[in-house]
Amino acid sequence: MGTISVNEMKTLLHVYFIMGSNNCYNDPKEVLTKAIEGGATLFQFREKGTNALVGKEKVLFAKELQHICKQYGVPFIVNDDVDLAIELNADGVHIGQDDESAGIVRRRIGEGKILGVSTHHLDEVKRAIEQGADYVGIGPVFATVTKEDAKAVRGTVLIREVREKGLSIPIVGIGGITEQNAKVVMEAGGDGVSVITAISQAENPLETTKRLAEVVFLNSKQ
Ligand SMILES: Cc1ncsc1CCOP(=O)(O)O
Ligand SMILES: C=C1C=NC(C)=NC1=N
Ligand SMILES: [Mg+2]
Repeated sequence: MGTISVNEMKTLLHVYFIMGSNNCYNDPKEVLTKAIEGGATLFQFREKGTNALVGKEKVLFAKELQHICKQYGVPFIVNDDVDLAIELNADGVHIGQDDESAGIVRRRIGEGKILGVSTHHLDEVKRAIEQGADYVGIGPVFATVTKEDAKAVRGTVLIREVREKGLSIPIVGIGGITEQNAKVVMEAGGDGVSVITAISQAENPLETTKRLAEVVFLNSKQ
């Protein structure tokens, strides 16, 4: 655990928008602004997959989105790229099982930054907690087309398992989440939902985020 409290982390996870340049048809800066105005509580810059930006273009794009987050006071998290997170003095990083170990990343970013880890099984959750994660992402909960190498869809089995073991680690569900199914994630014991397509490709990102936030708050356990 870093210095952020469990309760503060759980609040930030309520509506966790994740996006990269290849997730949007419209201007990503516009989409991010609307998502935040609609109630997004945390943002993750996730620039990967087909046609993802690299090098200087990626850094400049990240800085543009970080600037928007700063204007609204929404923490800015960088996916995978720990060097970029440190270069930008981002508010935290999110890493997967195939990235550097959480223990090493925690030492590199320091205690004051947010560290999130993707997990797919109980042992991965326990290891993430031991190595200093502030939250875990659990998914894919529902079918997703966004992550090209997504693991098997597991529904809310692991979320329930973690809570049945009495582990209070902040949990965000991910994978195919929409306003129609977000309730399921919260009822299983999730603290929030992370979403790419449902917001980044929404007709009206502000209204969609607002509706998603309503579902999350109505079903929040705290
Ligand atoms: C990054 C990631 N990890 C598991 S599923 C997924 C993609 C989620 O995207 P979407 O919300 O569009 O299904
Ligand atoms: C794979 C992921 C799982 N969970 C979260 C929150 N972000 C990710 N990029
Ligand atoms: Mg990764």
